[in-house]
Amino acid sequence: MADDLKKGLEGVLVAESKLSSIDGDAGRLIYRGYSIQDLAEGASYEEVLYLLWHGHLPDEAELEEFTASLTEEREVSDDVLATMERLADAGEEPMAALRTAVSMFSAAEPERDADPEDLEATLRQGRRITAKIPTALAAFERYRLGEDPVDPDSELGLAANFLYMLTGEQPDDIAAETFDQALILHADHGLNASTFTSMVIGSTMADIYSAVTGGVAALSGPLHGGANQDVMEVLIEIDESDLDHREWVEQANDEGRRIPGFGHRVYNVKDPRANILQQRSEELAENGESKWYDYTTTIEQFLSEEQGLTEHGIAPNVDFYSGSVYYQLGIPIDMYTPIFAMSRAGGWIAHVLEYQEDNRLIRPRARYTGDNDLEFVPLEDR
Ligand SMILES: CC(=O)SCCNC(=O)CCNC(=O)[C@H](O)C(C)(C)COP(=O)(O)OP(=O)(O)OC[C@H]1O[C@@H](n2cnc3c(N)ncnc32)[C@H](O)[C@@H]1OP(=O)(O)O
Ligand SMILES: O=C([O-])CC(=O)C(=O)O
Repeated sequence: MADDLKKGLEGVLVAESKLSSIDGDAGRLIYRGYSIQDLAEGASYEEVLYLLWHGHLPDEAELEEFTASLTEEREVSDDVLATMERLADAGEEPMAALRTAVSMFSAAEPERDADPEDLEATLRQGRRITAKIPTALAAFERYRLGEDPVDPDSELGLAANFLYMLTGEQPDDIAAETFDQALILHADHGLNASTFTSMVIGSTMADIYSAVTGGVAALSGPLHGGANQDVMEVLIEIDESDLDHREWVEQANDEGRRIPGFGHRVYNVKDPRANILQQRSEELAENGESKWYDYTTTIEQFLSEEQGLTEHGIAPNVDFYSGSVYYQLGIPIDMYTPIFAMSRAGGWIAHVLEYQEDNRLIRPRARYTGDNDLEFVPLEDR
């Protein structure tokens, strides 16, 4: 057995997958053969979910049936709502509330006793989780505001319905389309840390609720999904500082501070999703406040051209422009990472199912660097 140490599993192939492919040098991302640009422009999040879960783009009848099956699973139990209210009152973080909610959903799962090897049942469970996440998240936000949750609107698609449940108002077309596009862009990305976490859990043949709960936990960290919130917090810090935004970044860079939203384990160039989100941010800026778009583009230009970060393969990732897009849509900053989870749940479920089709327990090794042959001393003699 090879004893090469691959810290962080960097570059290690551990599975075959037909779900998504990333060309980190060309800045290209595809889901099941379709470019992310084409999907973002032409599809809805529901179509992308169908593509990931069923292997092909749905025709009209398939999409109608699939959308209806998601829509009818949106409601969450009174127990979940009561827990969201308690957590909101206790000042819990939305990402932690979501982690709790997903874990709780299983209590109301009608197929709770399904055989773990019945992958059709697992997919139906995954569909229920995906349909319920927006409802639990929006309810948490409403409770935080001291308001009652808003019931899901079955006339609205997943993206528009989430914005509606969050604010109690029907979103305009631009907001609904932008949000739908953001969900598409975040749905899958190879074996990123949260997807791999879900796969490790799934490889033990644990249920999909456990796998998605683990995915939420892994996504929350600032090196992964948590960076989208950090980006917006940095933009606000810049706005409130006495320094001009270029000076602020220069100082942060000199201090060796990492700029959230920059750098990626797989991309050596700008993330293609960042280009699409940048465009959306520009469009939103044209109709509203432009300073956030100005800050992000100037920071990107400065870090790329003057500080040469791009030459070292450190370019904007998906989180760099999503933060300002969500901010421009009026979404609270600490909901950005849960929103990422709301979308990525589709990818986690797809990868767990794909892996379980030909399952092998994931169990790597560590090189032992501890002591050997120590003499045991009984407690009373230590
Ligand atoms: C959805 C997502 O998960 S996308 C990623 C979201 N995370 C962030 O945006 C957080 C900021 N970025 C980072 O911390 C990193 O780029 C990561 C964690 C995403 C990728 O990390 P790794 O592949 O492990 O790269 P690593 O941390 O080894 O960085 C390589 C070099 O680039 C530098 N670097 C990486 N990211 C940044 C950054 N954001 N700002 C400044 N320098 C950076 C590192 O200091 C390191 O330099 P060195 O070789 O001189 O020490
Ligand atoms: O792929 C990764 O390492 C991080 C990730 O989830 C993404 O960029 O969407």
